Amino acid sequence: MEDTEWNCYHPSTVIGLQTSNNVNTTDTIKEELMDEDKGANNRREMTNDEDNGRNEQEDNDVLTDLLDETPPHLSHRAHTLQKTFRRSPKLQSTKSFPPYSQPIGGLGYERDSDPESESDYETADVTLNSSSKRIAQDTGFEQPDAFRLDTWKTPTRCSREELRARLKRSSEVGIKGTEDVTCDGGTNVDGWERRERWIGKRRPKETGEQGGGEGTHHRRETKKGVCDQEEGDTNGISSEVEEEEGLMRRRMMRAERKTWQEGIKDEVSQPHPILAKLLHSSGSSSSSFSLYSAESEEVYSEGEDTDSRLKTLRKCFSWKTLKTIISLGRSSPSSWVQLAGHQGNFQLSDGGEVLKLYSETEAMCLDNLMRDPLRPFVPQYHGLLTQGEERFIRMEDLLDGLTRPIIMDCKMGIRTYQEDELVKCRTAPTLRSDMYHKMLQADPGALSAEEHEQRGVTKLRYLRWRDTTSSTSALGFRIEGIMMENGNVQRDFRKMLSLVQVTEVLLYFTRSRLDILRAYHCRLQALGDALERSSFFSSNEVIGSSLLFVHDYSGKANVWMIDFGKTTPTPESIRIRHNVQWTEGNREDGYLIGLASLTSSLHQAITLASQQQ
Ligand SMILES: O=P(O)(O)O[C@H]1[C@H](O)[C@@H](OP(=O)(O)O)[C@H](OP(=O)(O)O)[C@@H](OP(=O)(O)O)[C@H]1O
Ligand SMILES: Nc1ncnc2c1ncn2[C@@H]1O[C@H](COP(=O)(O)OP(=O)(O)O)[C@@H](O)[C@H]1O
Repeated sequence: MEDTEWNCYHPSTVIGLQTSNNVNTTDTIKEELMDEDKGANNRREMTNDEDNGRNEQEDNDVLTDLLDETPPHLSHRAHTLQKTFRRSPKLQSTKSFPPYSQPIGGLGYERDSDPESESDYETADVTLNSSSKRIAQDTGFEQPDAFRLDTWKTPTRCSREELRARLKRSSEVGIKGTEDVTCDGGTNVDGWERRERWIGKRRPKETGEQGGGEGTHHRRETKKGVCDQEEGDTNGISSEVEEEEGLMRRRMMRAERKTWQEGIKDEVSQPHPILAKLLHSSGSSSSSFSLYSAESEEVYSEGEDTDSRLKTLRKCFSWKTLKTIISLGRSSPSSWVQLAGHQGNFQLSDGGEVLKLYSETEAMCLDNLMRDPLRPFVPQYHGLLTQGEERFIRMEDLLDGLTRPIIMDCKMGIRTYQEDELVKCRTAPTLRSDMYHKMLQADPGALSAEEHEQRGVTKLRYLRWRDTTSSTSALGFRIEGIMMENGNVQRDFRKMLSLVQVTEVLLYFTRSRLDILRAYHCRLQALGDALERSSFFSSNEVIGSSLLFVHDYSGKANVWMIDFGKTTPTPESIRIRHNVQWTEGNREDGYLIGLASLTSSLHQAITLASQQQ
């Protein structure tokens, strides 16, 4: 029927560099690329007089605002400034996790938006679809411009030739890759073929232009490490032209993402009104530009209240410091976003790979998955990287190729704790005050008198509480977070307990776009097929793993399996079915229960969206 007609997933189709007939070369994009061309070392310097003049003016404005105002809380402008001060997250081996209302991290949002930069965008060929309008009418909310599809702007792009020329120049000054690569032997598997990254219909403009020899899609640029050399061969991405195109595409996307960030920086962080109604939550749970962002913790000390943070800000930032920080912020090369998970676990390599703090369990899983039918559904694993004393898993950036990505993280399964946790709890229970405080903040009534007295709960108690008070136990998955195209992050989905509520969230997340919904639905069905064939799946207990839904305005969409930190092999004697209830010892995770719920919710969303159109 509708879904089967939607022929959206062609693993054999090769998608290439997407260029547009009406591409406009803008000064902004040129500047970005020129900046990149200056090389990593030069990035930290302002080399151009004109830039200096303009930046000084902007910096002056920011400083004046800061010094003149004495608000009881940080103003919107100060928020913007704070974003300007953001530095790339430092890697920490400790795992800390902010409460639901806080964002995790990302390496982007470096700059203030410039209202005039509007001229650097061309209006996207998307209009607010009628279903979104209908929802807005039904709920009685007027959609703010920031959430309207017809106000989306698409950044203009450099022509292919121009990028090629720039690339040539940049390669003359040298592009830093990951050089100190160590690679475990099992990483390289035969036939790492190019694969389809995006499902769903392309906008005709893009599809039309992919033709001919330009239809090759590349995942990443060539680097110098052993692993890269081998991967280059096995991937079949060996010709110079192909490498060059891959590099160009990556750089173009970075430039686009940066341009996008400029456009969204000044938007006020607030939840979408429809979602806010659904969640019964205030704007405070929307957090992309929150004072308490992961990045802000690097600037302010813990426990400082807003007032004193402002004072500290004034005291600490001399004019010189301010200028330096702004210039550092400007030159950060990437906009990778971490929606959920452990703060400080991720970095982005210069080559655009996602580096995740090493975990033997996860590395082993990814390695095995490269030889499994599930391989097209997980980020490509590129081996390990050792940097000083730290070790990372190198994997494909699943946001690569997306402009203004819209992301949803769904944690799969009917439980998020391993059976070991029960054993630990019985044999050596440890009280966690951080988890007690998270519970206290969310629902003080959920804590017993004893727990209040102890001011601590065991991890098992906390994780169980999370599972039973979210849709995890009932539906087999929960939404961990959503980031919309304006960078707005929503993480408080604890009240999304029923399929109907989840469907509402899906409609919001996709703005009721049928092409996106169908693409997701189709991908989930394909995933279901692959899971059936997967020996990895039948022999592993999959706990705490997520499905990462990613799409953008152009209609690119995909779903990926991520996070295998708590996925462990089961003994031969236990074969997990993944679709039955858990009892201690059977190791069942309920992954397929979650997949069925999600698929069904997407189906509902498609039906509703079709009716509304
Ligand atoms: O999401 P919230 O409610 O904050 O709780 C988190 C998640 O359950 C993490 O699981 P996951 O990794 O599946 O997201 C878990 O990490 P692990 O169980 O992986 O360690 C954290 O435990 P601690 O890392 O012990 O804090 C716990 O604090
Ligand atoms: N390969 C990837 N590409 C893009 N984003 C990723 C990738 N892996 C993880 N992320 C981002 O990081 C977040 C946390 O990832 P996850 O692996 O679940 O971390 P943790 O193990 O700390 O829970 C995800 O929600 C997603 O936003």
